[in-house]
Amino acid sequence: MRITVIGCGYLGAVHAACMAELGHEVLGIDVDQAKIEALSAGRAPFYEPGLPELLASASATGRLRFTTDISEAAGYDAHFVAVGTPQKKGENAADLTYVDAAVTSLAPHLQPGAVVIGKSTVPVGTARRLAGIVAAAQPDATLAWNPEFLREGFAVEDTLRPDRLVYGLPEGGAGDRAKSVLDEIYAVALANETPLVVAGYETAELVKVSANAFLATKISFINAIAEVADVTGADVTAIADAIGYDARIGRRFLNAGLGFGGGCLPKDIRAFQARAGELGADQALTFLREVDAINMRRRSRAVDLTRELLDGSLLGKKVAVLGLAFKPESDDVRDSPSLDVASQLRAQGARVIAYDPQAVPNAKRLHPELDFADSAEEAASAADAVVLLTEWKQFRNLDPAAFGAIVGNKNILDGRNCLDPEQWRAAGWRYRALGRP
Ligand SMILES: NC(=O)c1ccc[n+]([C@@H]2O[C@H](COP(=O)([O-])OP(=O)(O)OC[C@H]3O[C@@H](n4cnc5c(N)ncnc54)[C@H](O)[C@@H]3O)[C@@H](O)[C@H]2O)c1
Ligand SMILES: O=c1ccn([C@@H]2O[C@H](COP(=O)(O)OP(=O)(O)O[C@H]3O[C@H](CO)[C@@H](O)[C@H](O)[C@H]3O)[C@@H](O)[C@H]2O)c(=O)[nH]1
Repeated sequence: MRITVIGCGYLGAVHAACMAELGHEVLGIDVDQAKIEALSAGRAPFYEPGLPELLASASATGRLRFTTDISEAAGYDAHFVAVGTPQKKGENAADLTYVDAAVTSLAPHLQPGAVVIGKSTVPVGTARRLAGIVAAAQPDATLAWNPEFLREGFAVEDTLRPDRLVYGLPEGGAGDRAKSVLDEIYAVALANETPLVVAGYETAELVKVSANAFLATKISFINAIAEVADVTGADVTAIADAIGYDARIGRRFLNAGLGFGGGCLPKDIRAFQARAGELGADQALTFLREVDAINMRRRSRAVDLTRELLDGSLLGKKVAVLGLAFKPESDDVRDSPSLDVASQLRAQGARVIAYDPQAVPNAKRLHPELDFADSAEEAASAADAVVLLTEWKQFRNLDPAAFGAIVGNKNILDGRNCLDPEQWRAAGWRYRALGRP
């Protein structure tokens, strides 16, 4: 199949490389010249495990090419739309400018029989509206909605071996034709018995935002329990383990700590609420406001705990921040709880020295006022407190005795409940965590 992928960011670049890996002929298109130059040279424009290897193997086969020129999309059979849908400035709603621009610029180049496949996360109702733009430009083209569930850090694995596929299709023969194109694209996953849900546009759009709303709710649920654990001396990690043994609940996404961030969960739960409101279902999702509020309270709690560790004042204290990315195995700092806490600590008078294995360049662009180190040891040198905010493996594996010899004072905040409190206390550290004594 000849495929274009429009938008080569965290989602699109991985999707394009994986489609080429599956044997398709792929053209990646983006308006960002620097990104296209990097990808054309076989360089991943961001950190994602496995992506550099896929780009190298795709360039060897010649099946993957990149361009900034949308007119090169002419003659391709299927076009994935993977551009950003960020939160609008000062509002909860999603900004659809990029999706609209991508589909509008693609429309004149559609050949008869082409299928436009939406991957971006959009408010329900968007697909039906975009289908109108596609039909007006090329009556024999079809629009399908095929939401994506990849996780950053596992994006290649999730794309090559998805846990389910969802097709949102129009009614009638056009839907049948789009389904056979999608089936051909995903032939390998389907042969491996990946569950497939075929539905209408609105259902497919809602599957995506419902999944993210559920995940966000699960995290905020355990973080709410952590707040109660904090005032009772209970241990939220033991609570999560115990309730997680119940197969109806499950242990995954019950890691209490600094809460969720990134380019997806925060903006998606806000956009979902905004869209429900526009549709007259205002009451349905008011609980998501609480999910968001619980999540944001984790950040101020982390700042307060750091101040407590420093005997009530952050002023002039040297604080080593370990972790800036919104999660490990990613360089993404969009709505990163860790970067937010680092910046709040500085705003409240601490001398912050931050380190992250991958995210320093992105963090520096957003917060040039912070000081950055080249290693955890450099950040922690003579520090009054260490705050661990993103649970990279190298931080989880720190040796409390060796690390204790570097710092000024052995104070540590475990913002992700990822260290062994007993081991750190035994090495002489004052250990604090969110939701754990
Ligand atoms: N990042 C993820 O893990 C993930 C997973 C599933 C779904 N999504 C959804 O996928 C979409 C993209 O997310 P992302 O994280 O990849 O965003 P991103 O910002 O990393 O990438 C978006 C890309 O689209 C490009 N772009 C913007 N307008 C364009 C246009 N008119 N033509 C061509 N390219 C254009 C941008 O230059 C950028 O490179 C969002 O809707 C997001 O919610 C993301
Ligand atoms: O138990 C947990 C699990 C996650 N997190 C945090 O939640 C955020 C999101 O994590 P994760 O969902 O793993 O990362 P994303 O790459 O943002 O992936 C989510 O968002 C994507 C974009 O929509 C979807 O495709 C994925 O299915 C969905 O998991 C991160 O800040 C994590 O630190 C927790 O605090 N506790």
